[in-house]
Formats: sequence, structure tokens, C-alpha cells
Amino acid sequence: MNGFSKYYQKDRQTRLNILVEQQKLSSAEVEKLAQAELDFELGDTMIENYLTQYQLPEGLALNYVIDGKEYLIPMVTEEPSVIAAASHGAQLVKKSGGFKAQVKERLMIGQIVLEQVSDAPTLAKKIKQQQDKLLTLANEAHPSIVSRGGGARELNVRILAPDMLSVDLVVDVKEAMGANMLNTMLEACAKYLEEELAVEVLLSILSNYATRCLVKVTCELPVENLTKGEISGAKIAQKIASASRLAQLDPYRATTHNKGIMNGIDAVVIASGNDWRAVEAGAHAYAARDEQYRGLSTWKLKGGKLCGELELPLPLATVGGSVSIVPLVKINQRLLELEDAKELEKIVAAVGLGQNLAALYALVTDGIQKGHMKLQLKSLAVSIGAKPQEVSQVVEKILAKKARDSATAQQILAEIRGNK
Ligand SMILES: CC(C)(COP(=O)([O-])OP(=O)([O-])OC[C@H]1O[C@@H](n2cnc3c(N)ncnc32)[C@H](O)[C@@H]1OP(=O)([O-])[O-])[C@@H](O)C(=O)NCCC(=O)NCCSC(=O)C[C@@](C)(O)CC(=O)[O-]
Ligand SMILES: NC(=O)C1=CN([C@@H]2O[C@H](COP(=O)(O)OP(=O)(O)OC[C@H]3O[C@@H](n4cnc5c(N)ncnc54)[C@H](OP(=O)(O)O)[C@@H]3O)[C@@H](O)[C@H]2O)C=CC1
Repeated sequence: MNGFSKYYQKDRQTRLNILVEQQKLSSAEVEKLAQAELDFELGDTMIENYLTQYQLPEGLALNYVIDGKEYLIPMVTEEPSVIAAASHGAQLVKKSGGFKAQVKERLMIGQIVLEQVSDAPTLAKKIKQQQDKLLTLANEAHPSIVSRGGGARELNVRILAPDMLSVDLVVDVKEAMGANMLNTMLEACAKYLEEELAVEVLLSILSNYATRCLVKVTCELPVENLTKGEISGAKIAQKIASASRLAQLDPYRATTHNKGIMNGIDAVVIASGNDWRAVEAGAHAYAARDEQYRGLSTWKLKGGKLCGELELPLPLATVGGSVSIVPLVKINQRLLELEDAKELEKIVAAVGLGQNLAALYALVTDGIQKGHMKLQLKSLAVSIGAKPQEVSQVVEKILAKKARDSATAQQILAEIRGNK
């Protein structure tokens, strides 16, 4: 595109000017972009071709009791009703004693993939025999993680095809997510393999399928705690268990079920400064681990209790990446009263399960529209130009009319303004 050559080498003001010169935006629009900025130096250091800082709202989820500790949980999301639902799910669980969470190990896996292999089983054996040497090389490539008590722990070889194998390095990354440190270690080992064994390296990179970094969260709710008005808790529990079964049977439903879980997970992952694409990729791969994509959580009825369970990979960090540089992340860590990355994983998983419970509870009782749309209507009111002081009036009138389209909303706004 004309005018955008070496855009990244220009300063920010020049980049903005080019948008006006090329008639992509008006001066007023460019001014708005610049005004949205909070911290030029931070933004310009974090990404490339920087223009401004795009903002998302942050709110607090309440009622989370995990292993006996109550948390205030910052969530960053653009979607109405997510935080209300997260708090609602957690409230139901809190009444029944809270969530229990478990992190068995916190190891990351990286791959060196070899191609054009002629005798894969023999090569796999040869590489496995060099495990100690390769672990030492990996640790020498990133010695600071060893002094922090972490480092390379295992080396495994998987034959992917007769001519392709994956050398998997398993690393204790301590409080980091570990992508960069692992990639450094992998490239050092790959170089050694190329030189010593004359193999053809295809690529070396961390795997986002973090199956050695799993967190499990559970909860048990006596069915009577689920009662809603005239509908018995037993009936609601039975329907939630059926909805869970459905998400194990049908990938169309499983995807939506998991989207509901990720509503909560992503929001806390973003608030904690972590890489949500990594978490999303790992979570969905885990959902398909036994060759059919399934719901990540299950809800089962056992002895008068509704028992929920969610297990997924959550490679989260309390240091490194943007965690260490975004000031709001530090504040969010303080709100969470966070001790370490394992605790963060437990919190995020609990929010996933709480969020899921609230969505299923709504789906099998009132339906999603009642609670969700009530909160979504605020966005509709803003989108048709309602001022902050007009929003609640517009929402009330839309609810009364039971017509949720923008034309009706505009008509209502005009009526409100006409009445003044
Ligand atoms: C929206 C609610 C919570 C209303 O539910 P309700 O029963 O009307 O709520 P309530 O007035 O009885 O309040 C219960 C608790 O919810 C919280 N709460 C209630 N309202 C608010 C609010 N305004 N702001 C903050 N928190 C709120 C709050 O903790 C409150 O307790 P209290 O403090 O009053 O003792 C409920 O209908 C719900 O949980 N719905 C699910 C909404 C949802 O999942 N939204 C995500 C978007 S839909 C989607 O993307 C996913 C989905 C649904 O497709 C996934 C799937 O299919 O599985
Ligand atoms: N496929 C993927 O998901 C990929 C992701 N990424 C990105 O990589 C980033 C994450 O990589 P990561 O290596 O974690 O981040 P960093 O490169 O920021 O490294 C983390 C650093 O934090 C320091 N540190 C301080 N205290 C501790 C502690 N207690 N435990 C561990 N480390 C500590 C260490 O450096 P020192 O010891 O020297 O102080 C460590 O190297 C994210 O931004 C991610 O988006 C990058 C490539 C691929």
C-alpha cells in the first residue's frame, strides 16, 4: 500500500500523519486515536507500528472461595454479563463450601522436530542416549533458570512418521510461562543435534499443548442449594448434568460450552498480563485429546450433590512477557493477593468452572436471554447514541416493549428526548 513503506521506522506522529495524508482517517479520528493513549513509552515498547492503546474494561468477580481462601478477581472483558455470571456461579459454589484446586506439576514442553529421517527408531534411541548431554546443554543456554531452582528435566522422543520425529524437552520454568527461555534452550540443543548427529532440523519451538502444566478444579453442591423459585434444586442439578453430558456427546454444543468456560478464563488471563492465545490454543487442543472435541468440564450427580470438575492446561506466569511491564498487572496481582503461578492457575480454573456453572444454570432455568440480554441492552443503548444518564431509561423501556432491535431503541431514545 502506498505511503506505508518502512512504516515501522517512522515515529508515532508521522505514522498518524500518514493515515490522514493517505485519506484513511480524518484529522479528528486520528486525534481520537492519540487521545486514547495512556502511556506512550509503554505502548511503543510493547508492540510494532504502534498507534495508540486500545482499552478494555476491567471489573471484579466476587464470591470466589478456593481451598478455603476468598479472592477478589479482576477480569478484563468486552462482553456484558460475563462478570455477573462469574460472580453468580461462584456464589452458588461458595454456599456449598467453595472450590478445591490442584496443580500436580508445572512443566513446559518444547519440540525440536527432525525431518528426512531414514531410520527413526534407531535415531530416537541414539538421541535418548544423549539425554544427559542435551539437558546440560539446555541448562547452559539459560543458566539463570537453573539458579532459580528450575531448568531442563526430561527429554523424550516421539516418532511422528517414518521420516519425522519430535525431540521433546521438558523444562521447569518456575514462575515464567517459559516460551522464550525454552526456545533458547531448544535452539541450542538443535544446533548440537545437527552438528553431532547430522540430522535435518525442521523447527524448534515451545509447544502450547502444555499437558505437563495441568490444573484441576472441583466443587460439590448439595442439590437443594440450586433451587430457583418454583424449580427444585434436584431438577436444576439433573438438567445441568444432562447439559454436561450433551457437551461430551456433541462437538457443536461442546464448542459453546467451552466458549462459556473461556469467557471467564480469558478475562482473568488478560487481567493477569498472560498470553491468552497460548491458553486458548492449549485448552481447545486438550478438549480434543481423545479424538473427539468435548466439553472441558463435567457436571455429575452423586449422592444428592452436583459435582463439577474442570481440568485443562494453564501455562500462566507471574513474571516475564508483558506481566513484568504493564503497571495494571502488578495492581491486579495485588488484588489477587497472589503467591505464585500455581495459585494463579487455580484461580483461573475456578473462574472457568464458576462461569460455566452460571451459564448452564441460566440455560436450564430462565434461558440465556433474560440475564444476559438485560446487561447486553446497555451496550445497545450506547450504540444508538444514548448518553450515560439516558442508558438505564432506554434499557427499561426496551425491556418493557420486549423488542430488542436498534430501530426500536432509537425510537425509544427519541421519545425520551422528546419528552424533555
Ligand atoms: C446475569 C445473571 C448473573 C443474572 O442472574 P440472576 O439470577 O438474575 O441474578 P441475581 O439477581 O439473583 O443475582 C445473583 C448473583 O449474581 C451476581 N450478579 C447478578 N447481577 C449482577 C450484576 N449486574 N453485576 C454483577 N454481579 C451480578 C451477584 O453475585 C448476585 O448476587 P448478590 O450480590 O446480588 O447477592 C445470570 O442470568 C447468569 O449468570 N447468566 C449467564 C450469563 C452468561 O453466561 N453470560 C455470558 C455471555 S453468554 C455466552 O457467551 C456463553 C454461553 C451462555 O453461550 C455458554 C454456554 O452456552 O454454555
Ligand atoms: N508459542 C508461544 O506461546 C510463544 C510465546 N511467546 C511469548 O513469550 C513470552 C513468555 O516467555 P517467557 O520465557 O516466560 O518470558 P521472558 O522471556 O520474559 O522470560 C521470563 C524471565 O523472567 C525472569 N524471571 C524472574 N523471576 C523469575 C522466576 N521466579 N521464575 C522464572 N523466571 C523468572 C527470568 O529471567 P532472569 O532469570 O534472567 O531474570 C526469565 O527468563 C510471552 O510474552 C509469550 O507471549 C514467544 C514465543 C512463542
